[in-house]
Amino acid sequence: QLKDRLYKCHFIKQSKEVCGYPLSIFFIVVNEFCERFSYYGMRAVLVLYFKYFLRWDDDLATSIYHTFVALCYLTPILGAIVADSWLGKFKTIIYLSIVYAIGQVAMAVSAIHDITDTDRDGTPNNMTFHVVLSMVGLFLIALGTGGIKPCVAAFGGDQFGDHQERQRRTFFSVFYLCINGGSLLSTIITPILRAQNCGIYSKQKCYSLAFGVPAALMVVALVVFIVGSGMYYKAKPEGNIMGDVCKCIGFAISNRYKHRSKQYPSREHWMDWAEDKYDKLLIAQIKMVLKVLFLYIPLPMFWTLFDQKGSRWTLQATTMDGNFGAIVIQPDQMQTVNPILILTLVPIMDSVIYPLIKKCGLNFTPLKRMTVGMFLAALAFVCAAVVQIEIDVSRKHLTYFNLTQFLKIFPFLIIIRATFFLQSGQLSCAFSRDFGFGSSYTFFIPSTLSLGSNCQESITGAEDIKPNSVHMALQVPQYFFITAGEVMFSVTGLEFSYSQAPSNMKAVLQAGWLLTVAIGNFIVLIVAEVAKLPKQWTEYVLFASLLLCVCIIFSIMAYFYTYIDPTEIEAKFRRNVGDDDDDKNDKQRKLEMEMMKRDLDRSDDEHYKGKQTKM
Ligand SMILES: CC(C)C[C@H](NC(=O)CN)C(=O)O
Repeated sequence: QLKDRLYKCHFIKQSKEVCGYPLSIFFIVVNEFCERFSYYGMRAVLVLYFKYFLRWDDDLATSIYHTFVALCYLTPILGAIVADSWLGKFKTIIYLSIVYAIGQVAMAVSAIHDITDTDRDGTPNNMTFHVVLSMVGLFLIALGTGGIKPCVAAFGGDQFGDHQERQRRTFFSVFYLCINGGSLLSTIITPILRAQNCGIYSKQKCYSLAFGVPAALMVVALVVFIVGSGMYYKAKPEGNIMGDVCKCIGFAISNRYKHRSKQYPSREHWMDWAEDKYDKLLIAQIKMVLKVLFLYIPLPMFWTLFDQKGSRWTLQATTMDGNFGAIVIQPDQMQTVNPILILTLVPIMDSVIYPLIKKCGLNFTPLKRMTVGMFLAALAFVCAAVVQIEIDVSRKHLTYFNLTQFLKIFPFLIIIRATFFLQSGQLSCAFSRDFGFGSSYTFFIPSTLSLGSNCQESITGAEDIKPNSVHMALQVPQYFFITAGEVMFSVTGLEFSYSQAPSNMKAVLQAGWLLTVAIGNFIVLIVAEVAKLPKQWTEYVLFASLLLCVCIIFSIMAYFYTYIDPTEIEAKFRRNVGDDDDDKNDKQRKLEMEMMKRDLDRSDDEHYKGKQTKM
């Protein structure tokens, strides 16, 4: 460890810097931007791909969507284990990025309807092919995106020396902004691509392009990361820390069980039963981690609500009017409101709101912020329920109108003007109609119609589905509350997990934090399946109430939590161990340090000489 630290100091001293930041982190930040573009771009159109391309119903689409998201946040544990105990972060990122890119390509191919459209009617004839290929694609993406998730941020952090703490903090903020910058751009672009018509034999909505561009961005992310290769500090794998933790906990439990009889004196903490075999420092570190993990128990409920932006809320938007005057917003584009608000709210919170609260003399601790974040998310779902009620009322009466009569009643809903051509041999006639957003019509063409004459008046239409009359702008309050909740909950939670974790278990706690996202997505599936509520708004109210209950439980748990300084605790343990065999170890350590410094100086000279000969 000492040798590694010396090597790192030496490496960082030698590496190129721009404005006090190692040049290598620019490649990492750009890589994250492209990777998040790829992930969120694909995710933005996913639920609509299930519904309109694979022809699944809303419930199945929602279930598979959340299973996928859950899988994306389960795999970080796998990535952390592989990186820490076997390949190291650099190689893990490279290999899993390749898997990820293959998955994105599979998704793009699965969305080409022409592949199986043998009768060329615009719909695939072998749906099984498309379903299987897209499921394989999603599995590879989940493995890739989740696997690299705990590695990329930590790998970025590794590039800074101990003296660059301020720069490291700025790096993490920029990193979070890059996540949301990538997500913002892709959530605008991929729905536009999806709305295009494309195809070889027949034109259909272009899901293949909407998945193809994220696939290309993932390849760009990989290339950018590889280009920076020579500049990175690559820490060696530290051994399977997760394995050590599990073994130590297992031993403590079995040892406690073996000594369950009253004749053995009890110990202060059940983990102390591991002292017979394991290092006191490791036990202290595990205790710190367990304390935080216990606090994590109620957290998945936040993600249960948060991640429904991409499923239920997008489906809700499909029943709303997206006409914003100058532009028409696609339902899946409404998700961009989240990253837009993140990019504005994070700086506002950090530089105005939090300092103001501090000035008022209030101690707005991380756990208090997280509690408020949960409350805001519950409020967002109350807003979603109110909007849903509005939509339900507006869509209650499915009536059949004469088109002209309908247009007289709802002239303000007209947004799309389409022209149809009827042709028979050389004769043709055209008629135009205006349509409301989300509406559906049947036209009656009289058998007596003579082509060549004006058919505008002769053709009548019946409205099958009324145009969406509730405006998508009404979703903005729910997006505002959920994003404000995210800033308070997620940004604070990330920081909290890092600050309360022992030095060698930062990655473990990051994986634990991401696990709460995975569990949250599984809860959506369970609640939606078990509750099976007939009205969507009641489901929103149910989720809001559940989060409110969890929020109360969390605030009680948080009240009893005492903040710790892991570095101080670790130093205390190291000092205690040091006191026992001080002299012998001190001499040994000094000797080792001297030898290593000499080694490094020598290798440095050789490296320098090598450069001179090459020149
Ligand atoms: C904390 C999320 C699970 C992770 C983060 N998402 C956002 O910032 C969305 N606004 C991400 O890494 O994607």
